[in-house]
Amino acid sequence: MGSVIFENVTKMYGEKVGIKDVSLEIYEDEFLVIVGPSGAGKTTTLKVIAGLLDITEGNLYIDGRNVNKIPPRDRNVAMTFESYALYPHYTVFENMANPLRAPHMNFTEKEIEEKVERIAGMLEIDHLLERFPKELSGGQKQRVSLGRAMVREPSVFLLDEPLSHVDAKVRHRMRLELNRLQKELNATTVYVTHDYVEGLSLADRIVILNEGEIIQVGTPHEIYNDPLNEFVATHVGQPEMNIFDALVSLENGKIILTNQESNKIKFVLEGDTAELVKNHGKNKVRVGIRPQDIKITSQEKGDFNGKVYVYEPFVTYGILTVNVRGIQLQILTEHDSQFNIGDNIALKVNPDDLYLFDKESGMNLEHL
Ligand SMILES: Nc1ncnc2c1ncn2[C@@H]1O[C@H](COP(=O)(O)OP(=O)(O)OP(=O)(O)O)[C@@H](O)[C@H]1O
Repeated sequence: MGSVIFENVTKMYGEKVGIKDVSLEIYEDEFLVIVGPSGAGKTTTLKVIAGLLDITEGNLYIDGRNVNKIPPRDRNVAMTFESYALYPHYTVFENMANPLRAPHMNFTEKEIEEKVERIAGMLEIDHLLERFPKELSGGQKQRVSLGRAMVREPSVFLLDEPLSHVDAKVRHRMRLELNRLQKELNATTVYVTHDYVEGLSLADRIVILNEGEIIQVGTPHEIYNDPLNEFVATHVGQPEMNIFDALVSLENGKIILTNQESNKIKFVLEGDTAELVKNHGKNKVRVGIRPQDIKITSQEKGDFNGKVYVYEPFVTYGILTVNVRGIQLQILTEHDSQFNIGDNIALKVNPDDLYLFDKESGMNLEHL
């Protein structure tokens, strides 16, 4: 249970677009993650499914039934909010038990107790059941809010930034739990986050949303390896993909890309990549390189040189920023690397690892 279909759904707030002409099928039992910048329409999408907002145009189906006019309580959908929405005068136990006490639920007191305790145990809030919301930290409140949605065992589970107030350690743990729980409860889950890493680790599929419109839908693998355009490419990946302008030319019958500002960065293209640029037929493209695809090498083997601008060592990896004349590139390094500001280093990139975008539209050349 729990398929959701958006058919050309638009939600306007007066003149302002919430979401625009969204068509999307969310499959039964799927873990779908919606990623996008602030104001993209993520919360609006969830509220539309929950029935908390009427849609302006289009149709919405849950389990094959048109729910345009069905009130929230009859949709078997549960939603948690970033702002928790807990009852301040109820204990944690009562907050979690509350949805199970709705008249149509018919649970005995013992069943309610068992359900609340089981979920509270999973979320590690079982020691807080007698406390009131004001006696909880932000992260604890968030877990209570999550628990309250879980106890109902809805067929669609809507989570709006559910881990935003939880510290890094608990966050990882809860991510694992959520993943396992979702499989256990067999509930379709729609999960909203700013944090694409969270998205990649949880999602069966990811939806990239911007300005109310769906930009791309795909598995984490598809979104990462085959981004539709520059927007998706730069929003998925940590550190962000390096992107710069390049000129296309022919040299001894080979297609060459050179960076505009400095002709230092130069790639000789072969095979499919060369074919792609040739068919595109323009003399300028945007070149994208993932930070892990730039290799530091010896002077003899390097394609071009860069000057160390700054090096950020993290415990398990490092991020090196280098200047290559006019442009700055970020490079992912081993955790035990050492660099000094101003060092001159040789860099190498396999041209097959390049992402190529149309300069005007930002579209990935593979999708033109
Ligand atoms: N009640 C409202 N009245 C008017 N405009 C609204 C209302 N709620 C949302 N909007 C607008 O609709 C658009 C989408 O908002 P939404 O809250 O869905 O975005 P979001 O992706 O969830 O953002 P965030 O990550 O900041 O929560 C934004 O431009 C927002 O300003």
